[in-house]
Amino acid sequence: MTSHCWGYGEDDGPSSWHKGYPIAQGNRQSPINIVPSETVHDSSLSPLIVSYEHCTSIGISNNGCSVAVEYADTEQGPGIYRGPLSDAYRLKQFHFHWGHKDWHGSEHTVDGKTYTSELHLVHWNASKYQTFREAVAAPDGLAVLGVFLETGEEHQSLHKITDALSMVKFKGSNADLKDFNPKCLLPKSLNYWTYSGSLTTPPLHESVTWIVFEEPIEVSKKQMEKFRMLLFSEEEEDEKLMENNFRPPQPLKGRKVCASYN
Ligand SMILES: CCCCCCc1ccc(S(N)(=O)=O)cc1
Ligand SMILES: [Zn+2]
Repeated sequence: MTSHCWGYGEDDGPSSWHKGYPIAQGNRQSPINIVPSETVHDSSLSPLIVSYEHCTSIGISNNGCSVAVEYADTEQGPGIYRGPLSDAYRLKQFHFHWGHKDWHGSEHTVDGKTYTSELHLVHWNASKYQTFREAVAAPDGLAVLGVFLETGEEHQSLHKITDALSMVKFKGSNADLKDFNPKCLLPKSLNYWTYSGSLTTPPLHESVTWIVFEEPIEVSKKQMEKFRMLLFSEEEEDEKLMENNFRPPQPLKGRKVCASYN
């Protein structure tokens, strides 16, 4: 997610991305507004299996559009399978999108409701492709888990991430973050909605099987405030607060959204 000439501001934001990335107006763009009453319950959808035991997190970095925790691409790497997936997908990184106030910041919405933030756990199809870069442009290349964050009680495990944010304040900065198992960031219930979509930032490749959990996790206002002290800008540049780094919902274009539960 290196930001070349796109961003979230007035003139380089989501409404202008189509100029550099025409696929922005494609037929399977993300995020979308999820309307539960219009989802199809697909009884063939098995529960998603999440196995993050062997988690070698490499570090945490500010890439100028979000803050991401990267994972090593090792063979026995952590991953997900079953659910809507026909192959095993390996965890590459996770990152967040958030607003400048608690009432908005998520990318997907549910019946028009926005959440304070949205966590994306990005996986690539290691059964079919050799590398993440090869998978990122393939129609079945990626699977991203979406977790809504809403403000409430402090999250007991998120502090390992928020405590590290002060070390990655500037674009291009990174810090160590060892053995972080992101399973602790998933909600209790793994009920999910799933649909075919895209990356929500340029290059907007239509390569993502989205799996969005219905149940949000709770984080405190103080924990959210730590995300809002991050910067889009580099150390020597004028300070630009990293906030509102979310793309609004895109046209469904006739796609079906399946629910894993009744
Ligand atoms: C050619 C390299 C492309 C790297 C694309 C990295 C990326 C991963 C996930 C998401 S998101 N927000 O849909 O989860 C956006 C971008
Ligand atoms: Zn994302």
